[in-house]
Amino acid sequence: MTELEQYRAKIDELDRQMTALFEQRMDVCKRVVQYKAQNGMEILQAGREDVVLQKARNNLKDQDYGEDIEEFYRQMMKISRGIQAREMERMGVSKEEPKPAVVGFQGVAGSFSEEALLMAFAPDQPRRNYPSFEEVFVALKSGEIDYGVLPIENSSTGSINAVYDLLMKYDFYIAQEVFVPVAQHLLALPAASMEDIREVYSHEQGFEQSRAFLAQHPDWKQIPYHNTAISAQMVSQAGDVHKAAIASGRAAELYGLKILRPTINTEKHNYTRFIIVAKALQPQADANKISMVFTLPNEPGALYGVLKEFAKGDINMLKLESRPAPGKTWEYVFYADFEVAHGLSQAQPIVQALWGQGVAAKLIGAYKKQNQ
Ligand SMILES: C=C(O[C@@H]1C=C(C(=O)O)C=C[C@H]1O)C(=O)O
Repeated sequence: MTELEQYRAKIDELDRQMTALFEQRMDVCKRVVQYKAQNGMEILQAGREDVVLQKARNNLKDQDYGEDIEEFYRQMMKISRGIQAREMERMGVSKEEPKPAVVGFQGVAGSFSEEALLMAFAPDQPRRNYPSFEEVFVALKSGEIDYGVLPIENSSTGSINAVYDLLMKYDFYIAQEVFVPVAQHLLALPAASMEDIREVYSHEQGFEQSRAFLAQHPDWKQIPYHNTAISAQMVSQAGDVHKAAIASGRAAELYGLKILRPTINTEKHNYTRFIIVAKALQPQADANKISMVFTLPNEPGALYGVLKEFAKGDINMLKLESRPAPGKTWEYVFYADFEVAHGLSQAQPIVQALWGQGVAAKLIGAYKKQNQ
C-alpha cells in the first residue's frame, strides 16, 4: 500500500462511521419533526441551531477548524431541515395558510350591520349572521367567530344600551369603529301604492328615526320587528300590498321591494356608529381614539377625579355613557371615549393614575377615529 492508499483507507473507514452517524442523526431528526407536527412547531429553530454550532466549536481539539466545523454543521442542519420538510409532507401536514377571520353580525343580509361589516372587512370575508346581539357575543366567546360587528350608537337616537351592557357582561374589547350612513326608506311590494299601506314593520330604531313621517300616517299600525332587513324580507315573503317596511335601499334590492317613499328618516344627517368587537385588546399602532370603562366609588367628586386626569393630559372627551352596574342599585359603570394624539402610550399612564386613585379603570379599545 502506498502512503496515499493508506490515508484513503483511513478516510474510508471514518466515512463509514460518519455515514452511520449521519443516518442515526437524521433518524432522530425525523422523530423531532413528528414532535413538532404534533405541537404545531416550526421546523427551523434558529436558537437551537446556534447552540449546535457553539457545541461543535467547543468539541474541537484544534480551534483552527472553528470556521470549518461551523460551516459543516450549518450544511448538515440545512440537510436536516430538508429531510424534516419531506417527512412533514409525508405525514400530510401541509403548511397551513393563516385562516381568514370569521366575522359575525346581527340580522340578515341587507342589514346596516352587514354594511358596517363590508366597510371594515374584505367583500369576501367569511361571515355568519345571528338573530340577536347576544348570540353574536356568545359566538365570539366560543370561538365560532373572531370578530363581532355591533351598533353602539346612532347620531340622532343615541346609544344602543343593550350593546354597552353586553360588552360589559362578556368583558370584550373594541378593535375598530365604522360609521354607516343610515337612510331609512318606506318599502313595499312593487304593486303597492301609498293608499294600500295599513301595517308597517321595522326595528324600533327604524320607527324612532322616522317619527315625523309616521306622524302623518296615524292610521298605520306599527309592528316592531327584530331588524329592518328582516322586516323587508317579511313584507316580501308575505306578498301583501297592505304591508310596508322601513329599511335600507340595499334591503329593497335584496328582497325585491320598491321604495315607496325615500329617506323618511327625520334627521337627514343620520349615522350609526358600529364597533368591531374582539375577545382581546388589539391596540392599533396609529390609534388616536381610546375607549375606557370604569366604575366609581359612590362619593362626592368621584367622576370629577377621573375626568381631571384626562383634562391634565389635555385629552378631549368624545363621549360619556353611564349604565347601571349589574346587581348594584344606584351604582353605575361609565363608558368613555377620548381623542388622543399618541394612542396607547398616552392612555396607559392615565389608567395607572386612576388605579392609584382607587378607580377600577380598564382600557377596552385603542383604535383609529373615523369621521362620519
Ligand atoms: C433537529 C431540529 O430541527 C432543525 C435542525 C437542527 C439540527 O439538525 O440539529 C436544529 C434545529 C432546527 O432548525 C431541532 O429542532 O432540534
